[in-house]
Amino acid sequence: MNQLETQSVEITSQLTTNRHRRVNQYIRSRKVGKGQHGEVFLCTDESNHGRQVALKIVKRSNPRDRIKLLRRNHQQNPGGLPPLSSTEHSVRKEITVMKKCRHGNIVRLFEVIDDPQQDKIFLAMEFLAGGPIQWSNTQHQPVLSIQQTRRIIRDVILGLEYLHHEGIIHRDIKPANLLWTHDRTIVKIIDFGISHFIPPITSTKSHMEGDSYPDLFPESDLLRRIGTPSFLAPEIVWFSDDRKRTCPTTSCDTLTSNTLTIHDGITVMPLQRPPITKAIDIWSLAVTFYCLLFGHTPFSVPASANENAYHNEFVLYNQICTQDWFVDETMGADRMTTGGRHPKDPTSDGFIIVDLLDRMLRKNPRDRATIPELKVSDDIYLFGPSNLHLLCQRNPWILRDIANPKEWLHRTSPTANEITICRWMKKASKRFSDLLSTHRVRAY
Ligand SMILES: Nc1ncnc2c1ncn2[C@@H]1O[C@H](COP(=O)(O)OP(=O)(O)OP(=O)(O)O)[C@@H](O)[C@H]1O
Repeated sequence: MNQLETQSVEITSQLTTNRHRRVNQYIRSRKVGKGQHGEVFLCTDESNHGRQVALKIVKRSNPRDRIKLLRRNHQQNPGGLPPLSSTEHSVRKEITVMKKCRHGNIVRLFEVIDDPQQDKIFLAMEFLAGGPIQWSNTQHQPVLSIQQTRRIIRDVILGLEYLHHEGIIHRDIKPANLLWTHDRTIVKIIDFGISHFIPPITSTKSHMEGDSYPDLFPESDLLRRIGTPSFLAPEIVWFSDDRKRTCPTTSCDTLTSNTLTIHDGITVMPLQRPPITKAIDIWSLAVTFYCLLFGHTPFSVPASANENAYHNEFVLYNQICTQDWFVDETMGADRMTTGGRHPKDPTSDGFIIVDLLDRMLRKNPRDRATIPELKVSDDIYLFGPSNLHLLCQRNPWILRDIANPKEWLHRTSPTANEITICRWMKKASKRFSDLLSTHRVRAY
C-alpha cells in the first residue's frame, strides 16, 4: 500500500474561511467539472506543500428537495432526527462509501468539511488530472485502441472487485465516471453519489463506524431506477404488467419484459424480477466496454423516436430487457475485425472479445459473468466425434499483456492479504504447538 492508501479521511466540522477563492486551507483555481449534485474545482492545499486536490462543493439541498422534504415532514421520522434532503442524503452516502475506500483504482477522499452553520459540504479528493476517458469522436467512432481499452477495463475490474469485496455496489459505472491520473497510466472510478452498501451478513454492526447505514442505505433503495439510462441493467429497468398497461403510447404494446424471452434456445429474462445485486455493475461495465470498442452504446433509442422523453426512455428500457445487441464489423481505433455477433474462429480476437461481452451482457443476472470469472483462464474445448476434448487453457483476455499473470492475480486479489494472514496464522499456530510439545509449556 502506498502512503495515499493508508491516510485516513479528516472530518472538519468548522469552516473558518470561505472567501471567494479560499475554503479553509484550499485555494480554488479552475472549475474542472459539474454534476447533478455539485461543482468540482481544482485547488491547491496550502497545508500540504501545495498538493493539488479536487474540491467537490455540494449544496445541502436544492429547490427540488423542498417538495420532497415537505412530503416527508408529514411522515413519522424514526430517530427524531431532522429528515435529510435528498441531496444531503446522497452526499452523506457518497462520504460514507468514499471514507471506506482505499484502492489504487478508486478516487481517494482526503477531507470532508461539514460545518452545520454552512449550507454547503466540501469534499477534498485526489485530483485526477487526466480527466474522463475519451472514447468516441463526433462520428461516433471509437478513438481508443484495443490495448488501451483492455488496460482501462482491467483497471475498472480491479476497482469493482475491491468495491464488491467491501459490500459496495457502485451503480453508475460509465465512461464519464472513469478518470485518468495525470500521466494517463491508471484509471480510477469516481462518483459514489448513488452507490449502495450491503453490510456483511456475519456482522450486525457495520465497519463503517458511526454511520447509521440502514437509514442511509435502505434495501428499498436498490429497487429504484436510478443511474444513467443507457447503462442500466435489465433487472433495474424491469417493468411490471401494471406499468406496461399505463404506458401512454402505442409502441409500448411491444413490451415483453415480463414474459419469457427465448434467444438461441436460452431463456434470457426470468418471469420474476431478479434481485438487484453487484451483477448490475458487471452489466454497466460491459456497456462501457462496448462503448470503448465501438464508439456508441449497445442499446439506444432509434433516430426516428418521437419527442416524448418518457416514451424514448421506455423504448430504450424495452430494448435493454428484450433485444439482443449487435457489433460493428471492426472494433477499436485500430479497426480490428470482429467476425460479427457470432464469430466462427475461436482463436480470433473477435471471437474472444465478443464472447466476453456476451458473458457480461446476459439479461438474467444469474447467468452473467462475475468478476472472478473474468480473471480466470478460459478452457478451450474441441468438439470431437464422440465427446469434448480440452484443447488448451488460455489466459483471460484482460491479462493478455501482463508479464507474470499468476503473480499479478495474487497481488491484485482483494483477499490476498487475508490469505497471507491465514497462512501466517497456520504457521504460527504450528510453531506454537511444536513449542508446547518440545518444551512442555502449559498453555493457559
Ligand atoms: N477527483 C476528481 N478529479 C478531477 N476531476 C473530477 C474529480 N471528481 C470529479 N471530477 C469532475 O467533475 C465532474 C462531476 O463530478 P461528480 O460526477 O462527482 O459530480 P456529481 O454531481 O456526483 O455528478 P453526477 O451528476 O454524475 O451525479 C466529473 O464528471 C469530472 O469531470
